Amino acid sequence: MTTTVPKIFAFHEFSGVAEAVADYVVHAQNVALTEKVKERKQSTSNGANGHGESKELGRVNSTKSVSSSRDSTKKINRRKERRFKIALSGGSLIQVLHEGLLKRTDVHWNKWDIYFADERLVPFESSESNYGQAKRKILDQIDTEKYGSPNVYHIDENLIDDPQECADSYEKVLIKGFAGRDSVKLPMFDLFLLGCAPDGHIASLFPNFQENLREKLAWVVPVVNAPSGPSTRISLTIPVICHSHRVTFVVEGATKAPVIKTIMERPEKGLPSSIVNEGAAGRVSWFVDDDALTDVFVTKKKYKFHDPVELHFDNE
Ligand SMILES: O=C(O)[C@H](O)[C@@H](O)[C@H](O)[C@H](O)COP(=O)(O)O
Repeated sequence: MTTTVPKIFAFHEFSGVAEAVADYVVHAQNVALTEKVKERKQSTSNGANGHGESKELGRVNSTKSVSSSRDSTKKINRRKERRFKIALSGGSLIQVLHEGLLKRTDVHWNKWDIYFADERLVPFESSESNYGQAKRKILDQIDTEKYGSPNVYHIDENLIDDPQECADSYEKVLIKGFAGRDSVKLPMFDLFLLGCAPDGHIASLFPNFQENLREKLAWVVPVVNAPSGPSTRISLTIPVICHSHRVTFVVEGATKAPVIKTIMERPEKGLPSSIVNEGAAGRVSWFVDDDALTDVFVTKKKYKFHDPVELHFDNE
């Protein structure tokens, strides 16, 4: 068992969760998009390690210091465009993002590569489709004239009758997006957003689906006979999730309190959510409302909103 305790941000109200999650997502975006600038600054100043929470960010990219850092930003951007790579789960998370993100003016949507943590194998027009829901509730509502459009990587809808084919095809999409399997053993998302169901499943990794939970090589697995919702699905695997720079759980409502208690107090039960909570230790945060923490004995933290940051890019 790990001794690293995850950060658990607790909120009285659901709306508090949505706003804080949006702020955290934007912060992760800003860190990802300025990483090269940071590295350069750090290499000249003999600074600290690369990714993660960074005080450097505010210093390098605050409105005040933009002009001084712009030259180095330009050189770096010409070399390789940075993208913010995020994985989204389905379920209530989509509504949380809808409420929190769409009203923000500092989301650089045109720099986002959006993937899905899992997908239910139903037509996109179905209310059960994770991509379909994300499209209707978020993607279609972005003011693209102002902010541009993200790249969105979803499953091939033509393959929903063949879970294995669909998983293989989505894995190829990931391989392409993350520079090829030979050069990267695992894709590395800047941010992996997860919900958690009352049974402890995350993405479409269900308790007792041992083969999927033990998968070490595949990035994407087929799921058949899922115990809830659409029975055929595909899911990104535990090693992929745990390899992310940040793994964030967003959970709300009293129906989730028992599972949160199990995850936090009985990790040995080996729920998929516990495996990730342990496996990504040090990079995990939870955004949870008070209802979902009823009778759960954990140290709660107050979420501190980040100062606004203004990013400038060559091509804007
Ligand atoms: O496609 C899926 O089934 C989701 O990705 C799934 O893992 C979801 O995140 C949880 O079931 C929690 O969903 P709720 O937040 O709606 O309870």
